[in-house]
Amino acid sequence: MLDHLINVNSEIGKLKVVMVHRPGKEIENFTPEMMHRILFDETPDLWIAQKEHDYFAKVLKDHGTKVLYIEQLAAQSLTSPEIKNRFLERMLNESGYPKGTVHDALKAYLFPMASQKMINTIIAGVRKTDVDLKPVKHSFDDAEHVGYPFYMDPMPNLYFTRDTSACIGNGLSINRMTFPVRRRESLFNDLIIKHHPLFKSQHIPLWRTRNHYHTHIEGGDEEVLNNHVMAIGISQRTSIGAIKGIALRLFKHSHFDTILTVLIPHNHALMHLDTVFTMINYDQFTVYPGILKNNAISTWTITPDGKGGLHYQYDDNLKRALKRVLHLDEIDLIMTGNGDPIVAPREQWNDGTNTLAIAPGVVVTYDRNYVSNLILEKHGLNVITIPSSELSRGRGGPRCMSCPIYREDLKQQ
Ligand SMILES: NC(=O)NCCC[C@H](N)C(=O)O
Repeated sequence: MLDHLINVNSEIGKLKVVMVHRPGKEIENFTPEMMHRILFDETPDLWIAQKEHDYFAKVLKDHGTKVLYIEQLAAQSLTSPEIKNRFLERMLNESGYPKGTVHDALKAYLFPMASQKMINTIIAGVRKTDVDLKPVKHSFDDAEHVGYPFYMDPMPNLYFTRDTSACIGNGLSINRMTFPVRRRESLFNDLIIKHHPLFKSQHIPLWRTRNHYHTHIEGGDEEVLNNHVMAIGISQRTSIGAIKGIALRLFKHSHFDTILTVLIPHNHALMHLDTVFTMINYDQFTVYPGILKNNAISTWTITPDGKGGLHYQYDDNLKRALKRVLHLDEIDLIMTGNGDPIVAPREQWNDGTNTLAIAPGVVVTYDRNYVSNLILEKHGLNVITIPSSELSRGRGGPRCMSCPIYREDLKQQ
């Protein structure tokens, strides 16, 4: 049915195929002490989170979107014992066990499992008590980790499928994540793109791979505004070096010729551009007012300099910069929480700015952000709400929980 498997030339074109992850045991397989490191602020109720996520998936399906699950795609990609072996070796290596007795015990535990069980077990995390390995008393090698319950940490952030990769045009950026706790997640994206029967024969251009050790970018900062313009956040998770790298590749090998970069505060609550700014219609955006100081924010528009390098244009007015790059006379910036100094930060904290457009002017949002939702409706948006008491505890909203793979191209670009 589709000319390309991957086709994302906007943030708002009708969403036809999306990749998500249904939260599993990993979101309850941690202690409060681990929370800060694993980028959670609370311990969610798994059963309710799953019900909420199923509702989210149903909303998408009811609106004509094919919903793919990353955990299933990953298992389906293990099409031979060699591929399974290679994948497991990489996973063990990046979990801290390139070789040795723990490596061997984990391999003996995981490899014989059926593919789906192995993937689910890796995502959920492997506790020391799961594995048949007697600890060596007073072992020097283990001294550092005595008392720590896991051999392999859980991956509770995997349901934010937005971040580990980003589909841009007909290609993909596979991301090296900033914090160690999320780094192994993109091994699944790498596996799927190389070995899943649907993807492997497609010659999908990779705008960026995960083999970058000094620069990083995450999908929450990568927004495709139209078929030649992107917005990228300069954030806690996305560095200048990564933006330059992806800009050079896109300008050389794709139809993208403009990147509007936006400098946002580097902190946990505003970790990605899409926690403070999303596109929801041809000329409408959500914005968290806390990022604007006297209405100003630093932006640089990057374009090719005509000599194989990059040209930067600074502007401290977001609206003006958007109008210029999108060739629009007017832009409607809709303030989270209607700009109220108490409501806006509260609703932003629960991802009131993080909307997922499933068609121009049609957005999925969390129901708890009722002030922001009402203001979106007043601005003419069709707002579809989903329950969010537990999903929101991981600090991500509907955009974060979705990796669009195919959007219908817009008639007007
Ligand atoms: N795009 C997004 O903003 N994703 C949300 C990621 C939340 C997750 N707990 C993290 O800190 O990475």
